[in-house]
Amino acid sequence: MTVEQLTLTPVTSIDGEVNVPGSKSLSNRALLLAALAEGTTTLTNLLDSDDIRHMLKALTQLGVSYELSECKTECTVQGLGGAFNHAEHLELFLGNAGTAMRPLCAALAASSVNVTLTGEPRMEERPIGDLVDALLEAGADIKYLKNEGYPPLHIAGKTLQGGKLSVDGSVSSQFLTALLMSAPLFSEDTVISIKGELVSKPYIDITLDTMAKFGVQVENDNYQHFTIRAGQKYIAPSRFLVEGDASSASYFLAAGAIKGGSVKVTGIGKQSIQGDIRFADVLEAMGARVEWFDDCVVIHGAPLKGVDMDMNHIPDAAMTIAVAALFAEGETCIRNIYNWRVKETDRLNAMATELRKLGVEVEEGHDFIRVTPATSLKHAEIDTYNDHRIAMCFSLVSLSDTPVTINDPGCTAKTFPDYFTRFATICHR
Ligand SMILES: O=C(O)C1=C[C@@H](OP(=O)(O)O)[C@@H](O)[C@H](O)C1
Ligand SMILES: C=C(OP(=O)(O)O)C(=O)O
Repeated sequence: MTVEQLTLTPVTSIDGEVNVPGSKSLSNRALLLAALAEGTTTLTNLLDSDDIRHMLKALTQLGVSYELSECKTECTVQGLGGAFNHAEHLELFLGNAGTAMRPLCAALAASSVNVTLTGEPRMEERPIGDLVDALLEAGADIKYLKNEGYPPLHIAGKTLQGGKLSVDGSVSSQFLTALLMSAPLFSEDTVISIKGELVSKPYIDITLDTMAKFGVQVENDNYQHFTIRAGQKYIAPSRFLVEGDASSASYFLAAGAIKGGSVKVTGIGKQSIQGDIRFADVLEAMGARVEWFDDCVVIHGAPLKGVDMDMNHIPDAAMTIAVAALFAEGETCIRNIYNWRVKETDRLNAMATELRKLGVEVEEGHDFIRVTPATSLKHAEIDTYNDHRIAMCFSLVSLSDTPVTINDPGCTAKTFPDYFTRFATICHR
């Protein structure tokens, strides 16, 4: 049964411990590299969500064998030992999963396949042109089936040489991630140079770290030029533990900062490779107290004050700050977030629209959002635009004296299917 609306009544206190599910970014990267690797990889703490299901289904169609545990969080993948190889035409539906669409596009362009990549209607509005341009420069055969620069795409895969390539990094880091992960399939040394300012940079660290765990080294010259020497192959690491998702942790950390008590979030820790772990530093700058451990982060609530910060490095978790700002003294400005506009929805516009429904003053700039908290909030029905993060971050409104109604709460299935159940475990009413 689909629940159309969920009303969260006001929470009086927040306390407890939550474990976050596996990272989306790591799950889909590790699945793809395990498929291309020589040997068998067992992935543990894999995320079980729509984005990962799309990757798994595509790998099945491409002839990759794997065994998924009953709870779907452990997966043993038999690597192909190189590129995909599948003669018949395939249509791969990738939902709205950027971490499946972009990396698969590049890996398939360098494989022996004949595929069409499709997705949900929103995927047809999410740009991929900068990645396709870089692949065309490498000699790939890719055609747009509807609008130039956007999926759906047809790919007639073939051996690509590599050599000197360039990619625009100013719209999405996933284009560079996709090129980096497919470069070991190219026949020559590859040097990828970045045009424009590289956005969402910490996601490149996740990519390089995951590639290194699968035995491939990349020379990183100040995030401007990346060299991948030919002859390197992905080698299965036998076991790959997926860290808990740092973006998913942001909602619980923010709840603790706003209303704690204290909240302990397990599954992430001070060594985490995910850039969104730095979200906790923003909460600290707002006044919360954060304790870092190897296997968890503990946050203690305190009176919060607004901040004015560039949050390009934490684009997903920054949405949580836009709602946490309602509980701070003074205004909060989140800057350099233009690419919010090309994600699950136009997030800059959607966040401004939904925050205003609460009676809050919001300025929506071309690449920033400024939130001025109100003395009291209005009960509103929050539209979620099929965007999991809008549903999750607006749950924090229930930490005020006002209830909040979330439309289509099931959209959290993209990365966190049981979000509302886990959120309820730290809420006391
Ligand atoms: O590489 C990744 O795993 C991701 C990169 C980011 O996208 P952009 O690089 O498009 O900002 C982020 O928003 C997305 O949720 C996951
Ligand atoms: C932008 C996101 O997803 P995607 O991986 O589809 O880009 C997100 O999860 O916030």
